[in-house]
Amino acid sequence: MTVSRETLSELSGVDVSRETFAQLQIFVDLLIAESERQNLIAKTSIPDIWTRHIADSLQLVTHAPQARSWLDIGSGAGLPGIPIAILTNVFVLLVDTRRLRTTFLEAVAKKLVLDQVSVATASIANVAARPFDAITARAVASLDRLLDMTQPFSHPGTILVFPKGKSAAEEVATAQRTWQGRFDIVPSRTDASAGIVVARDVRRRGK
Ligand SMILES: C[S@@+](CC[C@H](N)C(=O)[O-])C[C@H]1O[C@@H](n2cnc3c(N)ncnc32)[C@H](O)[C@@H]1O
Repeated sequence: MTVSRETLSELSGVDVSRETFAQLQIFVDLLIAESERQNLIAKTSIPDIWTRHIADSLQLVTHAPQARSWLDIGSGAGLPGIPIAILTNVFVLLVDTRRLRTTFLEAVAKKLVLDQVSVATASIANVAARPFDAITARAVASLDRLLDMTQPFSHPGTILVFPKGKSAAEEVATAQRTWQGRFDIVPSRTDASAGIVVARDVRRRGK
């Protein structure tokens, strides 16, 4: 179901301009069309695509509003990386191991003229290290594993923003056995029962 620009702004907590909304609409159309060809998002989530996928992605920007670069690990359908790129206009690197998915992401970036988006077909373990201001990953791995993956891409000010659903508190507790730093769990604006882990200054314990 389509939502208005005003509703999307309210749902996501960000100011969605007319131009951003138009770009997001094109992305939604491409995503729905591509979902006929490959398993990008759960078919059952399509009627709620604006809440479950678009607002869910946009809200992450409120946790790192100053970031000049984002890394999206396991971007899959471009979530949350493509909505973040459309909204912020800053450099976004989308990484996924699956060629079929990255081919779609490249086509989306081209169609929307997102010149500041790069796409890498690789496991994150094989991507050359470079620092990012913000790193995200949705539905990719446990928090503990994500923290390991993000180390080569972190600088002292990097903000990690991971939507974690209902398991957020448990995953933070497990990760804190190995990792130290500041871990906040912020309620998701699109799902009252879900938490977003926002982490800063993360280092392996003992380092
Ligand atoms: C469940 S999908 C989630 C996709 C998207 N983030 C979303 O929320 O719709 C997980 C994606 O992560 C990718 N992936 C898993 N491990 C990865 C790794 N080590 N490096 C890069 N991509 C990975 C998979 O290929 C898959 O596309």
